[in-house]
Amino acid sequence: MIYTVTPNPAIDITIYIDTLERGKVNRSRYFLIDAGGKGINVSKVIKILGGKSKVLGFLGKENSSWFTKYLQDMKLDFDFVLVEGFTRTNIKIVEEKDKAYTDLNQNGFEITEKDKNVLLDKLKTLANPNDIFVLSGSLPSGVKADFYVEIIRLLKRKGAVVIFDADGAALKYGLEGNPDILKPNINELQSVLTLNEENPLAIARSAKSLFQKGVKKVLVSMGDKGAVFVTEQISLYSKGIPVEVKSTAGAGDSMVAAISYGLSKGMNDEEIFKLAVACATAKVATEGVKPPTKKEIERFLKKIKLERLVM
Ligand SMILES: Nc1ncnc2c1ncn2[C@@H]1O[C@H](COP(=O)(O)OP(=O)(O)OP(=O)(O)O)[C@@H](O)[C@H]1O
Ligand SMILES: O=P(O)(O)OC[C@@]1(O)O[C@H](CO)[C@@H](O)[C@@H]1O
Repeated sequence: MIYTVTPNPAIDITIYIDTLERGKVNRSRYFLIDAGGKGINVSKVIKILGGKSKVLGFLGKENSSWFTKYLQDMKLDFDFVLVEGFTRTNIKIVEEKDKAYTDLNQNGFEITEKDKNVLLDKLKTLANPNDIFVLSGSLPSGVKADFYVEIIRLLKRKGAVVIFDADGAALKYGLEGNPDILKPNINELQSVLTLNEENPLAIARSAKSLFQKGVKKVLVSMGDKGAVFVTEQISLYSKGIPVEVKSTAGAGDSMVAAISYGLSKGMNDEEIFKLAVACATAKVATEGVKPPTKKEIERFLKKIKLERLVM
């Protein structure tokens, strides 16, 4: 079973505008609204791929009904810990003329010690050997930066496979829990490692140094420059696929969806990586924080050529 854990979900409002002018009244051309947060986006794409997952995490009581209806309409299975307050609203600004993509993300609700323990108990009850757990996104207020370490250790004791995608202090601390698979973007990788060059071979070498921490696979995404995937067996690079960008939000999450779905289906590293790049490219070509269609993913899958990196 695949579980996605989103401690800090978000209502994502994507605003389409020609050019944003600071300090002025700006009027959008149109906007889209989606239930988001990294793990939730992962579950959306797993569903499109034909897989099954369960959405876990915290959710604010005050605006939970809109959020859960969105997930029900998508036929996603969920089991949130409801907490006091509102789930945050994150603003994604797409400047169509300037091709600039800006995120304004809020902190989110405040978690109590009790909320935290309810989630930990739930994870303890659900986790079984070989289950796949995706831990993704920022941490809300009220939990310490090492919360992910606690979760990763608990899940690994249960024999589950942990895929981890976070940034800042949550990423630095989380690494201490020895997650199995990481999906940093290039900036996140640079925040935990010394990496002066940005060519695929240097990135692969640097990512491989994380194997000393017990990590077994690392997928480093580099926006339109593509991605590098290193595992104990192989190092691969894919160029970015030219695409008309509608929204970059959730591109990395689509890669995590492909990794977890691919693992659950016993795909090999090359198949997983190709699917990851196809899902991410198809997401970028999709508006708002909506999952791409299966047809789009299959269309891009045909265009991907992997390069083996000789270490
Ligand atoms: N402008 C783009 N053109 C083509 N492909 C893109 C573009 N932006 C992203 N991608 C694809 O999406 C993948 C993930 O993008 P990125 O590196 O921005 O992830 P991220 O920072 O984790 O994203 P997010 O946190 O918004 O989910 C890239 O490796 C690439 O395959
Ligand atoms: O603030 P975080 O938790 O780091 O990121 C949250 C977020 O930007 O991630 C998703 C895109 O990856 C969006 O659905 C959501 O708004």
